[in-house]
Amino acid sequence: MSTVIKNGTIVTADLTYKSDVLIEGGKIVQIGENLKGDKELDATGCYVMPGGIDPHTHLEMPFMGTYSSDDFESGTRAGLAGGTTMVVDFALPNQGESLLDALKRWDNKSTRANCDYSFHMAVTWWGEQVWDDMDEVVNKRGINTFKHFLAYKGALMVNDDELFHSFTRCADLGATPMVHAENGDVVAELSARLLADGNNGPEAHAYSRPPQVEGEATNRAIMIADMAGAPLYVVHTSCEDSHEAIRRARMQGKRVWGEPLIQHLTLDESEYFNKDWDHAARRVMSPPFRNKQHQDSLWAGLSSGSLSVVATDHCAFTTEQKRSGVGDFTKIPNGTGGLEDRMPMLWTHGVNTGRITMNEFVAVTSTNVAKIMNCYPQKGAVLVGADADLVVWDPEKEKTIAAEGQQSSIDYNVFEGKHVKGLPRFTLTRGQVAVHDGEIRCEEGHGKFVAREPNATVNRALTQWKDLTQPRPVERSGIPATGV
Ligand SMILES: NC(=O)NCCC(=O)O
Ligand SMILES: [Zn+2]
Ligand SMILES: [Zn+2]
Repeated sequence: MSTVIKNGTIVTADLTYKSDVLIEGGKIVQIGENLKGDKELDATGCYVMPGGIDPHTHLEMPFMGTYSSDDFESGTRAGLAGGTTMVVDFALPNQGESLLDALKRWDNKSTRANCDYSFHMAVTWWGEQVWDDMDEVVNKRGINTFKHFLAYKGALMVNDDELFHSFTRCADLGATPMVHAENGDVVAELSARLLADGNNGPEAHAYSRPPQVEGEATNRAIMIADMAGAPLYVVHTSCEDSHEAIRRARMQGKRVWGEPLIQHLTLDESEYFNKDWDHAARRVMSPPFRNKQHQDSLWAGLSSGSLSVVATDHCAFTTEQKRSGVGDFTKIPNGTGGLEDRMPMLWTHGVNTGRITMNEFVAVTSTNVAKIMNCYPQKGAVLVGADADLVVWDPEKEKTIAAEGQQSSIDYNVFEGKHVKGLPRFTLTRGQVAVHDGEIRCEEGHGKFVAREPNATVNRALTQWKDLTQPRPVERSGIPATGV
């Protein structure tokens, strides 16, 4: 049974052209004029683009004494509703737990996924077992990215010697380290001082994590990665201080990528000053929302290419869960949702305003992610042979975002009331129509794990350069005898 998408304009990261797309067996089999298929999807007036890839989600994540509310079923359903056809989630080992045991838990949760997915592995502690497991994770389990938290002291945080060991191991294995870059020691100190001064509301969460803690940690991670000979992916880049470090590193030829979130691009710190405790607490995430200058810096980074992808860090907690932090902001579960809204919000605030082009939209929501994560062109492409993960995007379709009727399981939406123009007419996951003109037709369990090989081109280039420039003993003749 074949499907043809007719009368649309294909938009990729570098091309825009009119053509039909024929799909069979979950793959794109032909691109051309006047194609025929068993089933037709009319894309008149629409753009046919690679489905979104969200490189940063936390579905059913155990965190701060609870679990994030969206699991792989509701989370991927939300993604598909908004044009996202693949998510990359983080497997998180407990302290002392083997990476492979953590992976088992994530394998079990992900069987309910409605779209394809992959995993990053987190390094939350260091020891010989982690060093050993990393090899199997990379070479047998199809995971080539390792996440490190420089924040969450006493829980997920790792220190600098652990970071250097793990980055070095990543370099040797051809994997890419990732960092949550905030200085966890300083955050812990500032939090304690704020609480002691009676600052216990959600706004104090933002006060405890100023841009400097992010700028410092980003710089530190970049330098450590450089010394280890590894590339670096910086998650949720929220401010100029961190962006500046990334921009500078890239200008120096370092292989560093920055990932702003749709939340940081479109929501600002004034949300925390809302008189309604619930409103402010629902927006508590790390790093916190910033001011307009930081937002402008992130937008400039997307159009200039110093920032590479837009993610969500989807980690959704209900109002009830957020309320566990009443009287102590450090107990408010950190995280916000965004999977359903990333693509429409970025299109509306990016493409419709002229801040980014349609092709840049495709690059930052899909193609760049697939390239960095090394699953391109299976994903992130409209090419013959690629998976038919596609979104037929209607630039005239509009809605006002509301929690009522959303796919996410939580009881609010941080983008509530925002008007968006640009939404999926159809979303296809490996050729199967999951969204049909606003109607959700997902199939639980349809999603498959996407294995990602190590040694992407960037890793290979870095290894070659490191070999060429490594410290070598100087060959000498006539070395003076000692003790004379
Ligand atoms: N970002 C956030 O506040 N929660 C999810 C965990 C993380 O990415 O730090
Ligand atoms: Zn994080
Ligand atoms: Zn995260």
